[in-house]
Amino acid sequence: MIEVEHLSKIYGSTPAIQDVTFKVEPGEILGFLGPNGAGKTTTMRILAGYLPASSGSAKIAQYDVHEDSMAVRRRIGYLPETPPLYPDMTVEGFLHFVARIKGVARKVRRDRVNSAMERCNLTEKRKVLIRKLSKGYRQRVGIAQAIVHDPPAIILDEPTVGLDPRQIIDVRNLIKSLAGSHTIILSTHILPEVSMTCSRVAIINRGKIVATNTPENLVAQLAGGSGYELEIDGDEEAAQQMIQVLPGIRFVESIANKDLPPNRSQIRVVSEPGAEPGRDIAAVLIGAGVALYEMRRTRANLEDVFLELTTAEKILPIVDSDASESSSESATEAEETTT
Ligand SMILES: Nc1ncnc2c1ncn2[C@@H]1O[C@H](COP(=O)(O)OP(=O)(O)OP(=O)(O)O)[C@@H](O)[C@H]1O
Repeated sequence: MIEVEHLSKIYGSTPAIQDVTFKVEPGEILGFLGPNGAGKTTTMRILAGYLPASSGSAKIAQYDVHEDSMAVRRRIGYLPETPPLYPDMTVEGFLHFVARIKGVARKVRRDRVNSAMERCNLTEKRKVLIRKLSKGYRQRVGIAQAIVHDPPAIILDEPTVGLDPRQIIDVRNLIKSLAGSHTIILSTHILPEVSMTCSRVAIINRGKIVATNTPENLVAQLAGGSGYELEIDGDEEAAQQMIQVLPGIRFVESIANKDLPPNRSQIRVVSEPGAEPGRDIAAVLIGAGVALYEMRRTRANLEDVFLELTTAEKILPIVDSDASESSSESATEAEETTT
């Protein structure tokens, strides 16, 4: 439904995104996750047809966002970071206006507006002026304007920024309810947003896609923090050496903890993905007469993966078949549209 290939954008001499490649399958919610300045808004604006790419291509429902921009605009709903609302219109009046400019036929317009208001829980606010709405309700109006023409694809740029915790839950539930019947790409810098809302995640860092997969697979593939934490009484260096040579061990390190009693030490053991060296670790230590006071399993989570990928300089080889593998030098300068 959404296909992005080798997309790059250079502002003057600053590359904002480089060789970005990913796909979003029909009915899926893809989380486009990255720290501030990673290139999320730039990518969303190119997909929505508001900004030309310097090179590469993006297609929505097989229409090229640059060459067939009118066909694309009929097929997407776009919620920018700041929704374009008219404060002096009522909710209903505004949605009618948007439906008209998006080409919804007159005879179905009322139904489409009613349905968008229902989906976004706005029916009771239909006669309220937009300027009198809370931020959470305004965000719902922003989403309603993105879906009023029933587009197959929806692009949401940081849809929960600035909302209170209750409003965040409501907006996330609304987004989840749109999946299946719509294909959604949601940009965010908030990790829980991805775990709670999205079926797949593309992580972008410094303009490059560094991983694409389901949140679970990303954790399983990278699993940077999976392993064990041990507390022992005995020769720590010897213990580390014994553990290091066991099969399935990635690395062993000391954990600094000044609150431990004398002679005690803590050790972190990070295992290879899929390895289960726990039994061997316990056996080798106890066999050598080391007192094992504690042995705790640790598991990586999406936060570990995100931190590892967005603080590492290199792209880790964990992208799935949808994602980019290398960067391109092919970007050329292009000016921003004024739409
Ligand atoms: N109009 C512009 N002119 C020059 N540089 C820009 C422009 N817009 C964005 N950039 C730069 O491009 C890079 C990517 O910006 P972008 O807004 O796409 O990131 P983002 O991931 O959406 O960040 P945030 O989460 O902070 O909104 C940043 O380095 C930014 O400073």
